[in-house]
Amino acid sequence: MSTAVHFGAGNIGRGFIGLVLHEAGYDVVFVDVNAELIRELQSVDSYEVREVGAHPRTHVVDRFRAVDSREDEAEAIAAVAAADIVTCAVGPNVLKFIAPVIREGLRARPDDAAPLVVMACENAIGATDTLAGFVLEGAGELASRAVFANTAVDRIIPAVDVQGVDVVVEDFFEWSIDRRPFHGHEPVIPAAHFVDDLGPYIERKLFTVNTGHATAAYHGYRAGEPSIAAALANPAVRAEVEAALGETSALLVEKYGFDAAEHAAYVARALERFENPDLPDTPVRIGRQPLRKLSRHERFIGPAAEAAERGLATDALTRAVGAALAFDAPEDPEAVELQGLLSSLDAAELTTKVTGLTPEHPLTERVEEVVRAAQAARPASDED
Ligand SMILES: NC(=O)C1=CN([C@@H]2O[C@H](COP(=O)(O)OP(=O)(O)OC[C@H]3O[C@@H](n4cnc5c(N)ncnc54)[C@H](O)[C@@H]3O)[C@@H](O)[C@H]2O)C=CC1
Ligand SMILES: O=P(O)(O)OC[C@H]1O[C@](O)(CO)[C@@H](O)[C@@H]1O
Repeated sequence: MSTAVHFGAGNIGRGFIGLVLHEAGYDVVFVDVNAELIRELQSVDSYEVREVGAHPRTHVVDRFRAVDSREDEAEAIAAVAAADIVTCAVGPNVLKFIAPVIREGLRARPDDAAPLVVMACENAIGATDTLAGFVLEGAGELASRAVFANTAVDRIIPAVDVQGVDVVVEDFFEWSIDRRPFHGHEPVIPAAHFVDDLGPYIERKLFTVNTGHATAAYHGYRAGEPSIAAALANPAVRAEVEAALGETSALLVEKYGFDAAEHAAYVARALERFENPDLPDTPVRIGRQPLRKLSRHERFIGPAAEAAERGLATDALTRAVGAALAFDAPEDPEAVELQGLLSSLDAAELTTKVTGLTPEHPLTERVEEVVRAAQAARPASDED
């Protein structure tokens, strides 16, 4: 029996990647550091993935086990050593923490074992390359024991409170995997699609689905909307989302030669997905970790910088950056840190530190303007 080890038994782990690998015939080993979640997974023989939307469907995942890598790192390492595939959905900022377990798992593999397939499933460009860097740090000799392939993952899974470990997911998913590293020997995962060039897929997803979702979240949060659906029903917020996606569409169509009508349909589908009435989602979840989302190669500055370099419009994207700067959700550590930076740095310092834009970049002046506006709009407080 083939085995897949998946790091991150959260929404994507259980509701998307773990399910797809299970249905591809793999026994799945979930590895997580959330002891309560692992205990819950260990206490059941199966869990349900409930697709909601126009085509509701329920899947049962029943061939898995769960390992707490904080409690029992040796078992996690042994699982990697015996696995055919390793995947992860832990968050881009967490890759460096799972790398040592994968490294020691590689080291423990029999010398004649087939190379381990390693695929990160994160909302980030080149996430598997980033993971490979951490795994092979000081262990370059292990490189021949693994095949690292970048992927793009797309399924909206809010943290809906369902009982136990069942997951509610949208009735759409897309898992695109770069086939090139496999040299014709890609793993058999029927529901995934292997592509020769992942670039267009990951940028189309990140700069359409993630940019649109996050624009709705930040403008919606600032407008006081309680859900993403309510935000998109707010005409002013919707206009901002459509304008931002108009700018990323112009970039993607020019950069990759996408058919404009086809891409417009992809954008329209994304907006429908955001509005899914069966999938209550919130600005706070979609806007989580604003410092990550405002960073240089992420869903706002990434496309806006390239659009500015091409002389394309960026006003809506920079207005979305302004809305993101007002995201002060107290339960989000990065939102709290961002508010601290807004009060302690001047516009030029904050722009450089948060967005990674150089002072001479064609986008920088416009971003500094929205930073100054955000700083002026902040409520005066004692410590300021
Ligand atoms: N939720 C969604 O709709 C989508 C999420 N993604 C991406 O998937 C990734 C995960 O997102 P979610 O599943 O929503 O998050 P989540 O918070 O539901 O799951 C992340 C899991 O990783 C675990 N984790 C944290 N540190 C760990 C470590 N050192 N070792 C093992 N596990 C660890 C957490 O305990 C948690 O269970 C993120 O990169 C996200 O951007 C991508 C597409 C859609
Ligand atoms: O998971 P991130 O990168 O924090 O982004 C938030 C959301 O963006 C999406 O991937 C798509 O909009 C969501 O499904 C995801 O939860």
